[in-house]
Amino acid sequence: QGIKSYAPVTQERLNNPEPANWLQYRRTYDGMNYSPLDKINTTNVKNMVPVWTFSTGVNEGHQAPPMVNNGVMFITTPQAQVIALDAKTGDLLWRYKRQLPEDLFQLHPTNRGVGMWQDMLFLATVDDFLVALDAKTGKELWAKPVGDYKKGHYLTLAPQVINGKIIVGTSGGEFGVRGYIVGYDAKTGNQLWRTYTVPAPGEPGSETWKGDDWKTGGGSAWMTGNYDPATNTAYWGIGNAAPWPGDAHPGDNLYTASVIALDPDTGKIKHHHQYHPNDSWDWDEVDPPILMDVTKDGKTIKALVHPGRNGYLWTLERTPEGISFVSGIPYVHQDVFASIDPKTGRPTYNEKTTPKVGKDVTFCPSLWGGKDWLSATYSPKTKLLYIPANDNICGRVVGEKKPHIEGQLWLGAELEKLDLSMKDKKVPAYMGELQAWDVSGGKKVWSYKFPTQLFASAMATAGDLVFVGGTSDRYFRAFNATNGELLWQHRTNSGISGGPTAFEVDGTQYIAVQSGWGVDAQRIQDSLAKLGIPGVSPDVPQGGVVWVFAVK
Ligand SMILES: O=C(O)c1cc(C(=O)O)c2c(n1)C(=O)C(=O)c1cc(C(=O)O)[nH]c1-2
Ligand SMILES: [Ca+2]
Repeated sequence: QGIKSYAPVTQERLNNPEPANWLQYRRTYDGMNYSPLDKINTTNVKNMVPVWTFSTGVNEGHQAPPMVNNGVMFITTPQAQVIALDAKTGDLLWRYKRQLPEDLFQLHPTNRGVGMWQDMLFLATVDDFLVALDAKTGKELWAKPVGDYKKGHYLTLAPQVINGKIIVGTSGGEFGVRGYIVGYDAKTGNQLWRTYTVPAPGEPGSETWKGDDWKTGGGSAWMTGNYDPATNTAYWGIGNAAPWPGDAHPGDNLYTASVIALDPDTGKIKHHHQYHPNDSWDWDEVDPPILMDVTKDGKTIKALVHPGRNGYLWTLERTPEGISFVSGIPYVHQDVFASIDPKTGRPTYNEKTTPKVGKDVTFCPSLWGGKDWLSATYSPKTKLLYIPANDNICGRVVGEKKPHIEGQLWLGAELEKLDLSMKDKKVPAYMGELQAWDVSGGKKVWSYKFPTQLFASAMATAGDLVFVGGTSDRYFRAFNATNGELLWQHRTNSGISGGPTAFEVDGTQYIAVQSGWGVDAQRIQDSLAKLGIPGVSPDVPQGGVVWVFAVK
């Protein structure tokens, strides 16, 4: 066992990946989650069949995209496992499984993938270690503690790799951590820098916090950032403020619910844009914006495009000098923002839909947002952005004041009273919606609606297809990217919430995805089932399986 010939992952290959490969979480640094492969296309996708499957032996949410480097596939699973497979045959090459501490409580038992550099792989673990593996053998090279799981710090993201630096961000917004992003040296595992996402007194932005709130303010950073090599700038999304009700942490609370521009060499925050100040809804804006071109007043601008958890589709302009607001438009029903400042994009709020300590508040979209951490995808060919959205689902938060105890859940909300409800209190025409947007025109071009939730990353390909799972009926689907027609579907073992990938080996194109339902997809399912909506069952079978498809 082991891999005899392995193609080292260089910076050149990360900047310009071969079409056949999928070397990063969203394939390219711009975050488009797009594959230039087109052998599988709108004409022949109807003949797509499974060619192999692989059972991971683990339950819970399998959210990692199957990543492929010259015929070698790497997947990660919950419980800090990495599996290397022959991408063509499904043969097991090696398996790494970390021994997790017995007292580890996992609020989000998942992992979103590896980072690749030279002949090494990097895994960020739920017990809060960054682990380096030999890509050829799966042997552990080093393991470094990032924070302390006993204090509510944990890692679920795929590490970001830039010029031999491995960058990870902490989870823990629901434990009242003070969020941070950390850069490591790939070879030695030495920490190079650590940047807190909540400023300490005296640091820029500290004026947006009162008293000691900054110490427990949240701002976790639990999704891989994107990167602009032209300016050597990493763009990371920042999570919710803690605890949830905004009156428990007065002020704008930088840099929660923001995008920050980071220098990956030093960790210095160059710029930021806050989508919504004083977050009160658990609207982590951790999914980083897609770096793409947008037309504005007849001119092409370098944009940052982000379908927010707050239900608005944000377009920002990125320049070496900063980030500026271009537009913000709701893509799902949103009853929280009363107005948006046309110059700055700063929203004002409706009091009635803003959670507060001691208040029982219902707001739309729910705390899981118009879109949670799932990746949208942009096709430079159709020039459309595809958003896996949820509409018509609202949520309830009953705010409560509790002392912060390190390492303990600290929502600022009564756990038993967290609920979902339907807009207008009736069974809606749809909940999940795959939306296609002309971002420059600010128009929704087509959408495909599902009777219940949609909770999965989407991938567009040059075959003019959009692939997405995400429904509790366990289907994996392909849509015509131009008009939204459903062209193909296949039932899998469990529900899919991870991202699909496309790759090629020996001239054959494949589509891969992990099926394995769990984490918040299951929590939403349980809440929806309680509402007694016909056809909605909490019973979605679990168990992870890698599926690989090709055209017959
Ligand atoms: O604030 C945080 O640190 C944090 C971390 C995570 C995570 O690491 O998965 C999630 C969330 N928040 C969260 O709010 C959320 O809705 C969520 C869903 C999921 C999931 O895996 O489906 N993770 C997380
Ligand atoms: Ca959160």
